Amino acid sequence: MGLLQLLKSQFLCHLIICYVFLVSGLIINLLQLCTLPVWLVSKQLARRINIRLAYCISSQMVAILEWWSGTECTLYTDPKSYPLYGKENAIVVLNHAFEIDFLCGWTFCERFGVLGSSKVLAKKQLAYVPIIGWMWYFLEIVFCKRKWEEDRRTVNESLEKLRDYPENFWFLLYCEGTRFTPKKHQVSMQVAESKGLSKLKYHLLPRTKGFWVTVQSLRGTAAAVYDSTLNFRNNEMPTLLGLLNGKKYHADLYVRRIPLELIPEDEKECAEWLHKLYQEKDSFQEHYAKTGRFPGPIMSPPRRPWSLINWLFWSCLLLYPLGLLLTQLISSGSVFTIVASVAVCSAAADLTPQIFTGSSLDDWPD
Ligand SMILES: CC/C=C\C/C=C\C/C=C\C/C=C\C/C=C\C/C=C\CCC(=O)SCCNC(=O)CCNC(=O)[C@H](O)C(C)(C)COP(=O)(O)OP(=O)(O)OC[C@H]1O[C@@H](n2cnc3c(N)ncnc32)[C@H](O)[C@@H]1OP(=O)(O)O
Ligand SMILES: CCCCCCCC/C=C\CCCCCCCC(=O)OC[C@@H](O)COP(=O)(O)O
Repeated sequence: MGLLQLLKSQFLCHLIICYVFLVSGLIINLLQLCTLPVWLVSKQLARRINIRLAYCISSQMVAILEWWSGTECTLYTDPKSYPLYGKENAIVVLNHAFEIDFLCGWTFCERFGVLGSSKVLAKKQLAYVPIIGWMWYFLEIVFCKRKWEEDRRTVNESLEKLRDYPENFWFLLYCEGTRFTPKKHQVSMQVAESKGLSKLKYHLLPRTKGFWVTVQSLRGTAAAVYDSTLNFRNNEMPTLLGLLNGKKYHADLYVRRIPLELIPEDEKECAEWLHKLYQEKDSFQEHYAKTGRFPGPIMSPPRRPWSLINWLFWSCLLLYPLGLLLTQLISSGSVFTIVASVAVCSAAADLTPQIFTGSSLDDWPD
């Protein structure tokens, strides 16, 4: 193990990274709160400010993936569609099997210049997660309770509000509704069987209602659906903790641009269309399992310096006062203060793995 790799695996480094993320995140949440009066004067200006503030938070996580871990992201796509990415609103349909799939999504958003404005249909519980959840409130993220009777109206209303959004955005939809596990897959395939639907090997049965309401609500606003299929080289199952330890992964993303006009308006036909799409996605994963690559040419966008610059800016800003505090702490000579500080750090040490495994996020009660 090289010296740099050894440094990246040190707990002290992780603590410093978390400190910068948490403190900058809370400062940005506070700044977002201060934009509330601006909404009353100019909604579009408030939205543009919030897009930039959100970028300051999400790009820190992207920087961990791109610059700290050096993870590579390869895009397989049609060269004719490539120039449109980032230049239009789109609905992104992505498989949900990896702990860091959202972060790979964010990384592509960053490379195509839509990170600050990107959106997702997220479970309601995530709205209460400090920093990310609070940031999402100001980004007009769409939340669902996974109770169709309620979601039907609220999801539609939230999406309608995005019609006059001032910047291009990608709206991410995990149609599987939950992250893939062998157990969930088994149950899902029983449902498929009972409904007379073809079985899937690499995906859960897609939930069709959210997709239908999204497509209908964003007609005239979004130009296309980006059917996106993600996998990692060497059968790796990457984790946030792995990234933090500086482990380098290699993500492959296959994207097909499907104009929105090609998607049926009728609910039943739209559901059938989505089931067929997932059959195709399954065949792409089969191709990947056999050949180690997706079909089609590679058109990888390079990483940009902005996520690193933003991260260095917040680190410099926040590590200076921390350094001053530590100097004062040590020079105070108070045993009680030093012991209390060590106790706080130990508590943080216990919590960090839980945050990074993401298990605490998935296990929130419904
Ligand atoms: C160029 C580069 C391109 C791309 C780059 C990639 C991406 C970048 C883009 C953007 C990034 C932006 C942000 C990312 C950041 C973070 C994201 C993080 C987290 C979010 C993750 C989540 O929160 S996922 C969970 C929430 N989302 C969803 O659930 C969406 C899918 N769900 C739906 O659509 C649902 O329909 C619903 C939520 C709208 C309503 O749910 P409900 O359960 O009430 O209704 P359903 O119709 O779905 O369910 C009832 C029917 O389902 C049948 N059933 C029962 N059991 C199962 C089962 N196990 N599997 C399948 N189906 C089942 C049941 O029989 C009912 O059937 P009926 O026939 O009676 O309808
Ligand atoms: C600069 C780096 C510092 C990093 C510190 C960041 C710690 C991480 C904090 C917040 C990340 C929040 C990202 C939210 C995305 C979580 C994905 C998720 O939770 O998907 C839920 C989905 O599966 C469905 O779940 P279940 O069906 O309920 O199971």
